[in-house]
Amino acid sequence: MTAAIPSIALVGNPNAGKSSLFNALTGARQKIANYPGVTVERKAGHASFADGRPLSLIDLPGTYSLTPASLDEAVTRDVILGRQAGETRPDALIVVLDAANLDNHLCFALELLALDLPTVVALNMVDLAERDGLTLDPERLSHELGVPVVPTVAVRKRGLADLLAAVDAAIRSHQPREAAAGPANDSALHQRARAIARAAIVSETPVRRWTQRVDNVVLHPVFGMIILLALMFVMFQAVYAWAGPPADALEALVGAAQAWVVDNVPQNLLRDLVVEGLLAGVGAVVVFLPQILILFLFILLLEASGYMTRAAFLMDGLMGKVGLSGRGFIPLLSSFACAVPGIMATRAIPDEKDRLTTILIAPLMTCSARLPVYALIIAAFIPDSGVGGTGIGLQGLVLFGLYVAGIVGALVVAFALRRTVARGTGAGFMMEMPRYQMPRLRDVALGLWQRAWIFLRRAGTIIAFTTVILWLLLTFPKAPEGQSQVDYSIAGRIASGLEVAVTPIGFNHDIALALIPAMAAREVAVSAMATANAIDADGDEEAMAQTLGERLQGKWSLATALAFLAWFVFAPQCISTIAITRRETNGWKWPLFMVGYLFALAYAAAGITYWTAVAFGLG
Ligand SMILES: Nc1nc2c(ncn2[C@@H]2O[C@H](COP(=O)(O)OP(=O)(O)OP(=O)(O)O)[C@@H](O)[C@H]2O)c(=O)[nH]1
Ligand SMILES: [Mg+2]
Repeated sequence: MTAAIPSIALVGNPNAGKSSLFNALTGARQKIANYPGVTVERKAGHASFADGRPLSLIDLPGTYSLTPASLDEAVTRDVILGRQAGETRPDALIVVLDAANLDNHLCFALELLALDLPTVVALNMVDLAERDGLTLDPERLSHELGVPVVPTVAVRKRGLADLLAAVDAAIRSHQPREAAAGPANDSALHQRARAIARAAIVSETPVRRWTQRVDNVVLHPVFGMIILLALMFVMFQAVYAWAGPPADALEALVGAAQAWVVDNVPQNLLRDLVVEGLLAGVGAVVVFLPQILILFLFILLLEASGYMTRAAFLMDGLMGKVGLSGRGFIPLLSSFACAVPGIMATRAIPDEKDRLTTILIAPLMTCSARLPVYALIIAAFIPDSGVGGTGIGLQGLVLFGLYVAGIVGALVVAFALRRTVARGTGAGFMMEMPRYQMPRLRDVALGLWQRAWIFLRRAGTIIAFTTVILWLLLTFPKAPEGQSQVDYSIAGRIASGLEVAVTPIGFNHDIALALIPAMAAREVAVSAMATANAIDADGDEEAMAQTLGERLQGKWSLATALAFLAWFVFAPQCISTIAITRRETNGWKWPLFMVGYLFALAYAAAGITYWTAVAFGLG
């Protein structure tokens, strides 16, 4: 023994439960600092053996092997080997293994055992293994590894006394071996690990074996990613492939209602308000209900089947690379419905800067309010055809691209923020993988119903309200005979002012008019254009018979349409998001920063898209 107080290091793969064990063993007796010269957390604490003798514990970052791939891992290795400045070589190791992941975790454990320090294995998370139908034999494992194995449940403080007793005994009885006999190479190591893991299994239910096999593919860094992308891809294809008939039916319904009012109510201001503002404007948004429901049907099914947590696990690595923590996944995922609850959910992120970064990028996740805008423009400007005769719908592909653009944008921004205003690094976190199961029809139906209700309530409140205000601003003052009512109106004149600023990125008067009211809610961009078009078409039979998409098609270039889509990927067109950011960050600084950077990105993205498209002759 090198010190009066033995020092013991907790080592193992990421998420094995080292920190949980460390916390359970040391309680409040811990100190967190950085290793000298590096920004890797050094967590040290005190505990005592059963007879009261003290020991000191070090919690190390998770590592996959002794060949370091990152700074965290380099520090872990240096500490274990006694090369880390300011740290003496530990007197013993507690190798923490996730019982449910034995074959993976045993690889590193075998490497550690070859170091020939006094070692005890904590077979952690046995509760989860049992829940999933896996029973292990610690004795057998101990026999195979040649060191004591103690089953533990760190979060329930189970097995801690046995663990410390085993450590004590291991330090006392340790006899250095002649030569460490570790497996010769990587593949031999894996094989040996797998063989030991198999030997240690007492029983495994078929469900667990099956789950394990599926997970081996679904959680694979390459195949898993391909599957995730493929699922997303299919989802967006379906949005277009399936929404057609119901969307057409809804559109016809809105059209019929308009015609009925026009035929049966004498012309007056109120009738115009109803026809142009409510039916044309709000109706133009409501027709996208089928698309929204198809999207959420997929999300609900993926969630209920147990796949979503796997997707989170896959993304966790990527998020860590840009400095986000895995805890940000759920807030960001819910931001696909709406950034407001997403931003509120960031409260679960303990690190302030980490949380701030997650808040600042949440609006880049494509919320469902963008869908009507995307869907309108895509339906009008992207041909409804297969890509190169493959049967892959081009429209769905573009929609997929817009979602991906938001995600990639968010990752890039997070990367930049974590190196500047919100400096810090990411940290993985561990999620318990739920069982795979058949989604229950009732739950999915209920989820869809809730989504539909949220959407329709928005249409009936904020969207209707904003559209009515806009209708007023578009209707007054009355234009003299022969002049365009839209151009002459208050809203039209404000739009003309704004148009100057957005012409360089290819935007026209229609878009300029929609941008300001769309701050209330993104869908208003659609209702605003529909209302303006209805007012514009007033009396013109042919124009009135056209859908909004057809009208836009006749007026906009493809370059403008694409620029408008690019704008909506980034633009913070949502007052609620800005307000919630103010509330959650206690001040105006960060919401203003967010609005500033997002508008700047939106402007740049729209401009680049427009001029690139023009260069390709699409202007
Ligand atoms: N059910 C159960 N959960 C556990 C157990 N031990 C740890 N956990 C959970 O597993 C997750 C990861 O635990 P940590 O202690 O952070 O793992 P770690 O090994 O320190 O991870 P890194 O520091 O990232 O390498 C946490 O959410 C814990 O609550 C256990 O025995 N049973
Ligand atoms: Mg830890």
